[in-house]
Amino acid sequence: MLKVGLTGGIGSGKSLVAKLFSLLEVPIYESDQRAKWLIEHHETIISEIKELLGDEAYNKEGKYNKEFVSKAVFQNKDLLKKLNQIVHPRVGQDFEDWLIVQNAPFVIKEAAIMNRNAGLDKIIVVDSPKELKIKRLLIRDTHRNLTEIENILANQKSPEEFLEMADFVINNDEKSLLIPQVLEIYKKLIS
Ligand SMILES: CC(C)(COP(=O)(O)OP(=O)(O)OC[C@H]1O[C@@H](n2cnc3c(N)ncnc32)[C@H](O)[C@@H]1O)[C@@H](O)C(=O)NCCC(=O)NCCS
Ligand SMILES: Nc1ncnc2c1ncn2[C@@H]1O[C@H](COP(=O)(O)OP(=O)(O)OP(=O)(O)O)[C@@H](O)[C@H]1O
Repeated sequence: MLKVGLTGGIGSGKSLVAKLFSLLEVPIYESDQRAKWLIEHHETIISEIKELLGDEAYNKEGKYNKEFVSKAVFQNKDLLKKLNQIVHPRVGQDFEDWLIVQNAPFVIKEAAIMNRNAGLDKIIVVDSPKELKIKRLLIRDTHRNLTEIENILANQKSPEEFLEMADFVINNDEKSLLIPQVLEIYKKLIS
């Protein structure tokens, strides 16, 4: 079974593209969602995050305080790196466990953080102009202001770095249609 990565910066349209692949019955592993689930349920992760960021990282009911953590780590590369070191190995293991029960010609791992050497067979990059990403995020993420969005973008790979690792690029500039691009990649991956 081929393991295919789907990546791109915040607001590039990864989740939308993942939905299109899921309509073709491709199993999708959503790293962000799984990471958040693990962050709220994995005892070791919980204690390591509290040690790194303080008890404020969770509220009294044990829910992850995303706003607090987001503000802390997207302004501090060192903290972000340490948070990644706590979360990513466990997400990697969770992905391997998930893979065991999948049955399809290929699966997709959707994630904003991806490397060429992460054990994936192919990588799809969703590419969008910066102004469009920002416009979409100001509409979707009403809890974030422009500075917060720019901080997140600054802590992710640059568009050039994303494109460098691509086997396939999906252009989501709202001029090129997405469905034909997804179908073309799908046909190549199943053949
Ligand atoms: C930082 C957190 C609290 C922000 O949560 P929030 O709900 O406000 O935003 P959201 O999850 O939608 O993330 C915003 C954008 O940043 C991206 N992002 C998330 N974590 C990271 C990271 N470690 N490095 C770079 N980009 C990231 C997301 O993919 C998205 O594009 C949360 O994303 C988190 O705990 N991240 C650490 C876990 C992680 O690395 N997840 C990514 C996949 S493994
Ligand atoms: N081609 C498009 N036309 C119209 N709206 C779009 C298009 N692409 C994405 N959007 C919208 O832009 C927003 C961001 O897209 P999406 O959530 O898929 O991005 P993402 O890359 O998964 O972001 P994140 O990294 O934050 O999870 C969503 O509200 C989505 O519906």
